[in-house]
Amino acid sequence: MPDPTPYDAVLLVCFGGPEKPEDVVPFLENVTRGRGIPRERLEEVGEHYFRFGGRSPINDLNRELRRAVEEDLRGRGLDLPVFWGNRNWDPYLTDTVREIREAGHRRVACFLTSAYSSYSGCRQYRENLADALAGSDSEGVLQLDRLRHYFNHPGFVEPMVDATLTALSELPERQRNDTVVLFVTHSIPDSMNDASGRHGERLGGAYVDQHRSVAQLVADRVRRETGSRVRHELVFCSRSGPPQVPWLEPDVGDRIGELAKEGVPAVVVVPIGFIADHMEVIYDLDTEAAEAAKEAGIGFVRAATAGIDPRFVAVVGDLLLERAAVERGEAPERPALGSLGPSWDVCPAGCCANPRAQRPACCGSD
Ligand SMILES: CC1=C(CCC(=O)O)c2cc3nc(cc4[nH]c(cc5[nH]c(cc1n2)c(C)c5CCC(=O)O)c(CCC(=O)O)c4C)C(CCC(=O)O)=C3C
Ligand SMILES: [Fe+2]
Repeated sequence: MPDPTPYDAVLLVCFGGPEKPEDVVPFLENVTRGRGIPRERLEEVGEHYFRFGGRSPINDLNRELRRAVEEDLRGRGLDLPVFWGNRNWDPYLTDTVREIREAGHRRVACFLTSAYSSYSGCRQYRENLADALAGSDSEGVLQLDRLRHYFNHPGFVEPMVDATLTALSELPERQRNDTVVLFVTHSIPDSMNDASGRHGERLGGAYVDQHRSVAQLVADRVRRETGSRVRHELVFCSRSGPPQVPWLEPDVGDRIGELAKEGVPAVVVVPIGFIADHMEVIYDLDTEAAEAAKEAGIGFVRAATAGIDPRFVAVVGDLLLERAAVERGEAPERPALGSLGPSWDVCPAGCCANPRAQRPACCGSD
């Protein structure tokens, strides 16, 4: 029987989303408080949610993930409860952390539903955890440990390899060799990338480096398994913020237009930046980018996200057991594909620094 000691609970740490039309504006206010996002952008993003009845898919996806992780743990003889809390919508992390403390748990393994290093996907969640401890009177009683980044964990990469192969197989055979695989992630400000994570001895740039590594891994495997010579690129979606601030480019829709002009017959769009079919995926890719492809007269297939693929679900339990062993002073195997190696358990000082203000954060050495 695997040993989860010292952990007695798991917490899924998520972004959250609206569930009905009345939620949309207050949700957007939560997300963008103090962020300097232009009014027009907010109205535009509000429309994306209203188009889907005011309901984001994200909370239902996280409910499914929670159920699947619990089942996976049970299957291994681990009877730890799996809790779920959000940054921006009900159930809020502060309420969940209070519930965890009141249930008598003391040491919690936290799984962030963001696979990469950035302020949005890492340190901001660590700040949310510090706020939740303080806001629920749990400081000094409960210890929250963040499980390491899993962008290069085989359980995250393998489902993306299969999804890319499946997407390619949906295109007419004569187009496959000349198809371009566009790996897509959320755009962030250049300054946020410059401050993200750690790469070797150097702080910063990890967001793009990690995505490039995943894109290369998946593309190499796809070329090997199909014997085709498909090209691949990393592109971005969901740019926000004022136009004068530089964000990561190129935009997926712009790139699709350019590739069509070059005579590329089709693109496969692989959302490596998202673990499930979030609003960015169903709106920015399935709606907007698909439309761009149609207008440009180029084939378009969007590959599936990891979702509740059993290999991805198992990553939570695998990382929990790995970290538990580390905390007991053992040296477990730490699976990681590609050249970046397994990510750190505890974020180094300055990792994913907040460009605006320094705030208390859990799970780091600062
Ligand atoms: C890196 C990254 C991830 C991936 C990592 C992670 O998962 O955390 C992510 C995820 C998500 N982003 C989401 C939604 C939004 N993000 C926004 C705004 C922003 N995102 C940013 C970055 C990221 N975002 C940034 C730098 C901003 C600018 C404001 C700021 O500096 O914070 C806005 C405001 C409007 C707009 O400007 O678009 C919304 C509504 C949803 C929910 C989707 C659903 O409902 O299914 C999810 C999972
Ligand atoms: Fe970090």
